[in-house]
Amino acid sequence: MPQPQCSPPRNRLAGTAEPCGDTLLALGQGSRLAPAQGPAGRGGWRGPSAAGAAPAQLSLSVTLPMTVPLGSASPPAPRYGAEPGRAGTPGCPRGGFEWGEWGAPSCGEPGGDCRWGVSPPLHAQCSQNLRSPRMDLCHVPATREKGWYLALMAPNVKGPNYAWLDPSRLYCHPQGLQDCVADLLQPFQGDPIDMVAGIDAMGFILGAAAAAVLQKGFLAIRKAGHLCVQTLAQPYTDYSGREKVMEVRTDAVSPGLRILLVDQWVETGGTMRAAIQLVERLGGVVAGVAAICIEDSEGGRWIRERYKCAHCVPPGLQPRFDRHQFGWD
Ligand SMILES: O=P(O)(O)OC[C@H]1O[C@H](OP(=O)(O)OP(=O)(O)O)[C@H](O)[C@@H]1O
Ligand SMILES: Nc1ncnc2[nH]cnc12
Repeated sequence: MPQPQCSPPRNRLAGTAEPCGDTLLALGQGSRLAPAQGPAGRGGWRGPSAAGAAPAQLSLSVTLPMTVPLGSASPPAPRYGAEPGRAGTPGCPRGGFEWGEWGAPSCGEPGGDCRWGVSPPLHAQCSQNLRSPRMDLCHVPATREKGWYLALMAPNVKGPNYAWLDPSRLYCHPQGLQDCVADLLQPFQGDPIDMVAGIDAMGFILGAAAAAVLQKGFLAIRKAGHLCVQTLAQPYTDYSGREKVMEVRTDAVSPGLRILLVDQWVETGGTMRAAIQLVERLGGVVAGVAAICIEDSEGGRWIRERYKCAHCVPPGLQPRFDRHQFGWD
């Protein structure tokens, strides 16, 4: 039987500095771009300025993969539980990580000849690659160090009413998604976890995937107004500066139940903190907090200091994410 082909192998804009806009398909009444001035609390956006000023109308959008890679890469053995640690990339002069595809920090340590701690020629290559922070959705690097798939994420091209980055493109990559979930679970190997909870909306993807790996149930922590059953509500403020409310059903968490909380990203920490409060108000125990990135914000530190945490960001790259830099300078 013929294998599905993975072609064309590259995003047509790969190698350019041009933001190509991941959300290419919009269904509904059209999506006008957001006002250039976001509400208080924003300010992380570093993309091109948004055109248009009308509020967005209701619409659906998808991240449009450039190719359909299913079956195109032979999947290596799952890493969860299989690797005691991560070796540095062979040949890396400092024995650390080399992320050639993206130009992320080569050795994962500060200092050196450039801010990435790599040699000038490598730095030039890094800078070039950072301008096109996309890997195609078929490519699987030979060495899959922690966070290699972060290069698949896509920067905001729509303006300050959106998060500064959209990690969800990495979920389109079969190996990227699998390795991301494995990295999120790695610190919790051997820990007692009774249930995984994911935060609305993108936290559902990673949370449900993690629950499937752990063979545990999945609890949806939802933005208010959707659950038609008895709920507990928790107000919070997130990176947008807006006041919001999170809800959880009251019939799933029994006292002492150990819950791993999963979300896509922690920026100010407001969202995750609300989820923590919900779990604890129900008598549950937060067994851990997992997100692709936990930014070094006041709220992020609050979480890190109190709960066991997992994330996918190598140390050398964390400061860049804290500054909301993703291939723009
Ligand atoms: O740390 P904070 O400042 O609270 O921000 C983090 C939250 O913001 C994002 O979700 P968002 O509400 O944008 O929506 P989505 O998950 O539906 O994309 C992200 O996935 C977290 O849930
Ligand atoms: N999806 C996301 N990516 C990056 N930063 C965020 N802050 C809040 N949500 C985010």
